[in-house]
Amino acid sequence: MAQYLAAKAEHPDSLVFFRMGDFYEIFFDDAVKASAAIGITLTKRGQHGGEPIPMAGVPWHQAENYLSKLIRAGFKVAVCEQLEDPAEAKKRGAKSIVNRGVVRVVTPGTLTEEGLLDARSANRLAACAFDGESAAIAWADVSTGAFETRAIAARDVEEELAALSPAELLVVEADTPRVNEAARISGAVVTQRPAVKADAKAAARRIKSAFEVAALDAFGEFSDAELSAMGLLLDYIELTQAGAAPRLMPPRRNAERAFMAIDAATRAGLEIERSTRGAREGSLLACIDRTVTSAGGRMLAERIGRPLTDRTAITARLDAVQFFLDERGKREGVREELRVAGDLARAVTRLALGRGGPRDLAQVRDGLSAGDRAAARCAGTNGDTPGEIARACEALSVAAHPDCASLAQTLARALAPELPLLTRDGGFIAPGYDAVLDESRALRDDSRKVIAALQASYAEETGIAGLKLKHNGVLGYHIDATTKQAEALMAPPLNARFIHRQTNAGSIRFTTTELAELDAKISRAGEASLSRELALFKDFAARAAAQEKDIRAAAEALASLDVAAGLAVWAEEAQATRPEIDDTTALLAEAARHPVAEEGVRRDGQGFTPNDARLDAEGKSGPRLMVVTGPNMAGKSTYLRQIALLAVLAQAGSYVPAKKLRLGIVDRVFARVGASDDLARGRSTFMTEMVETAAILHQAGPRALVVLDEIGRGTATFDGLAIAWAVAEHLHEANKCRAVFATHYHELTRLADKLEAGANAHLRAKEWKGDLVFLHEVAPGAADRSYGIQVAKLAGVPKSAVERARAVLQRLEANGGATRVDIADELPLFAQVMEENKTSPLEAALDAINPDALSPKQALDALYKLKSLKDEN
Ligand SMILES: Nc1ncnc2c1ncn2[C@@H]1O[C@H](COP(=O)(O)OP(=O)(O)OP(=O)(O)O)[C@@H](O)[C@H]1O
Repeated sequence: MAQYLAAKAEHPDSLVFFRMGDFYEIFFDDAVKASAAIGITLTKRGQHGGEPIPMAGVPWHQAENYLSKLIRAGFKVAVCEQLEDPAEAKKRGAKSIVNRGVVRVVTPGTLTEEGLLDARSANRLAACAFDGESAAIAWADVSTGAFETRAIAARDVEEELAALSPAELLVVEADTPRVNEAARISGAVVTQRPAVKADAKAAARRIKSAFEVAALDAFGEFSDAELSAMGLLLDYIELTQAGAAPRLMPPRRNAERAFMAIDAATRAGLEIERSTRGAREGSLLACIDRTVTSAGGRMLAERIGRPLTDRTAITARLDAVQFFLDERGKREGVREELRVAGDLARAVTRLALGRGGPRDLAQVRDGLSAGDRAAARCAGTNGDTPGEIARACEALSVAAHPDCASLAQTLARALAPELPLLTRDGGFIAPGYDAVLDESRALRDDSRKVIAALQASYAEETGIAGLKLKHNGVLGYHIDATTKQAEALMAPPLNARFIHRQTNAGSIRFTTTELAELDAKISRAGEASLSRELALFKDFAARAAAQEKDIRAAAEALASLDVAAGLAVWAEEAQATRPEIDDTTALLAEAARHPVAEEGVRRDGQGFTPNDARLDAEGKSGPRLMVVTGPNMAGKSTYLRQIALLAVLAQAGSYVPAKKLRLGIVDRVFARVGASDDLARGRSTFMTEMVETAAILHQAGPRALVVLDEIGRGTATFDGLAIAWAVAEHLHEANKCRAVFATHYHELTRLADKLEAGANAHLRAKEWKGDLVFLHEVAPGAADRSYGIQVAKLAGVPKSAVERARAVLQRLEANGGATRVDIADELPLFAQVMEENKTSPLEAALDAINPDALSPKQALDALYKLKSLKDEN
């Protein structure tokens, strides 16, 4: 208990998993919490301070499963291991206790195990530090070694965290209120750290020692906030990994303006990485993802989530996609190799941390060799190979990395075809690789043959034909006799040779001197081969760790080939085209589509109508502000989202679903599409909308792209119209950015006509036989009317209410909407409308008849019924 309490005192915020033999035991409050959270049985054991100690336990070999549940339930777990063999402890005295210590704290942001991670998402640990109005965010993915930092303005922290969606966020106690909201939105667990851990000077020393450099200049010039954030991060990783910290890649420093800014509401509204329902399915990412490796999936998510703003970098990505579109054979070849490549980056991390298993070695072998073959498949192009492909091939070609090559070759010879999950099970080294191992295995196997022969000879000797030799963990090899057979063995003369060991219900076990000796020999040989295998494993893991840098570079190269090839596959399927990126402020799209909505519409067996869009902040090649009107359900929201998604896709380095797109770089995209109550924050829909509108009007510069759907709808009509009017004017006159504004206020169409760079567009619909037909087609000019009532009718609003609405509308229109109070008096009573519109039984019966579906007999019956109803009237 003293040992346990010491471990708990060191890690008061974590549940302590206390290793005792084959179990991890959890005590006191921890046990109560864990049992409530994941349903493990709560028991009691011994006493502490006169009270029974609550306890729960999990078998160690199933620990990963329980860990994953606890982490998901928001806990951190400190794993306290036995640090020596119990036999070692005994040497210090019969009563001495095995040494134990916390070897690791498992937290949401520091996971490395395959079973705890989502293969297709990054698992980021972020740290945030503030320095007045400036801030910095550093993040690492411990599972892959990625490490980045970025200096930003304090007010952009929420946006940056939304882009990163870290699993865990570190912050000093005093700054917690500044990030709580952002953490809630991005779903990160906040971990408070003491302020000393964020000291910039100490942080600089820590970074230098972690990367073994004398000065930080090589990595860039860091602000104090950046140093603090990186310091918090490195310190925490060291703490949680109990000294066995993984080697991260040197910090990659991202310039403030490297990425297109996309705030959390825009991400949600555009459904970039997750659909409104919160799942990956139904998002833009899921729609275009054709990657075949987990690392490729992670890189694509990263690119789509953080589109670039640098034209050269975007062009480089597009060149790579184009390469795989032009070179279809190479693309399919590369993808074939990638399919067997495994997850190199995560495997090498586990190996370097001493948490790897035989299958991680296999992933290194497969990744390196698949990479080499993939690089070979790219070779021999007629034209120039794009830079991104060439660099990837260089990182993958084993000829350029002899140490990796020899590691891969060695592993190819050394590993057995079928691999166990854990090293301790042995049997992962192939026969013929190591002479020493082969020898002890032969000894073990030969002895097993002798045992098989013994069974036959004992059967003959005793005259008991069915006598069996068996093996178990406690007795080793033994003779397993039935009660009847045992009688013979225990009677003279056989009892002189057969020694009784154990009696169970239905079976009695014996041994002989000869058998015991053989058993000991086999078990010695087994131990010898296992320890030889473990030594070989350690050696391989060390070799992999020594090549960590090259292996990580290869992993990244594999992922980038996968992303480029995957995007090419999608571009072909979706008939996407290469966007032209330039330095103008235009967005000129021809026949563009919304990739996700199109999929949905197609599934329903319909066609998706492509639409053009022309915008230009300078008002030269298109309007700066476009006001879009049209009936509900006509496709306004889809059109707005589609325009924003074109920019996201293009700047992420992907082709776009359009016949043509010319895009001047967008530095920020704002989308307010689809209502979102923010009840958790205690704000009403309208308040949320206004807060967000305020942010847009403050932040949108000339390179921004703003799409707003029905701003101002959540309040009184005239207030709403007034706000919408003012916002539209502000965007046009003050922000001067590309903007699309969908509205039901027809008054705004007049504003658009008046503004110097404003224009109207509408979604076409037409009435056909009294019903409304949506054409989903965008045409210039304002919609002639709103058709709200027709849509209500389509939606099945009762006929009486629809008729009433028509009447109210007529009066309103006649009065110019000004004397709304009076019309309440002028209109006939609703009861009267109900009466007028009541359907007679005869009409109802008529409505129910579908002539095409009637047999002659049914038709005749129907006629009689109608006649009788008429007579009743
Ligand atoms: N270009 C298109 N081609 C085919 N179907 C489309 C197109 N655009 C939208 N749709 C379909 O029309 C439906 C309505 O679209 P959307 O939600 O964009 O309408 P809306 O005008 O914004 O409606 P509201 O004003 O009620 O919000 C959706 O189900 C969508 O799939």
